[in-house]
Amino acid sequence: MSEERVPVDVAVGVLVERDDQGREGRFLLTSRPEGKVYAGYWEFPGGKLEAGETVEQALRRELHEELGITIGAVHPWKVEMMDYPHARVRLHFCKVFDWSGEFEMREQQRMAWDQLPVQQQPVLPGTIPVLQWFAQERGHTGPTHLG
Ligand SMILES: Nc1nc2c([nH]c(=O)n2[C@H]2C[C@H](O)[C@@H](COP(=O)(O)OP(=O)(O)OP(=O)(O)O)O2)c(=O)[nH]1
Repeated sequence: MSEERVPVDVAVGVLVERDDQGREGRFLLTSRPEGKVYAGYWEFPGGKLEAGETVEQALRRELHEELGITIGAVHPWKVEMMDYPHARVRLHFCKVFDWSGEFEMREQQRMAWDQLPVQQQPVLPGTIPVLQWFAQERGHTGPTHLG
C-alpha cells in the first residue's frame, strides 16, 4: 500500500489544425521548459489541475499562462495513466480546434506544428500514446516519431 501513489490530474491540450472540409492536419507540440522534469522533451501543452478546477478550466488557464492564447471549445478525447519515477499522472487529453491570440512562449519553451511521423525529439513518454491514437484515426502506418 505504501507503494501506491495518488495520481495527479493533468489537463493536456491537443491543438489541431483543420482544413475547409474539417480534415485534421498538423498538431502543436511544445518543449518542456528548463527547470522542469524532462526539460527539453516534446509534449502537448498543459499542466496540473489546481484545487477545485475542472479539466477544462485548468486547460484554459495553462494554455493562457504558457502560450498566451485563449482557447475555444474543449473536446475531451482520451484519458491515460502514466507512472513516472517522479509522479503518477492521469492525463486528460482534449482536442482543441479553435483559439485566438498570438502564440507567445512565456516559459521560453519552443513550439512546433508537426505531423506523423513527428520530427521533434525526444518526445515525452506520455505523449507517445497520443501519436498512436492519431495514427489509428488517420490510417498512418510506420513509425509515429523518430528515435
Ligand atoms: N503537459 C503535458 N504533460 C505531460 C504529457 N505527457 C505526460 O506524461 N505529462 C506529464 C509530465 C508531468 O509529470 C505532468 C505535467 O506536469 P507539469 O509539471 O508539466 O505541469 P505544470 O505546468 O502544472 O507544472 P508545475 O507548475 O507544477 O511545475 O504530466 C503531455 O503530453 N503534456
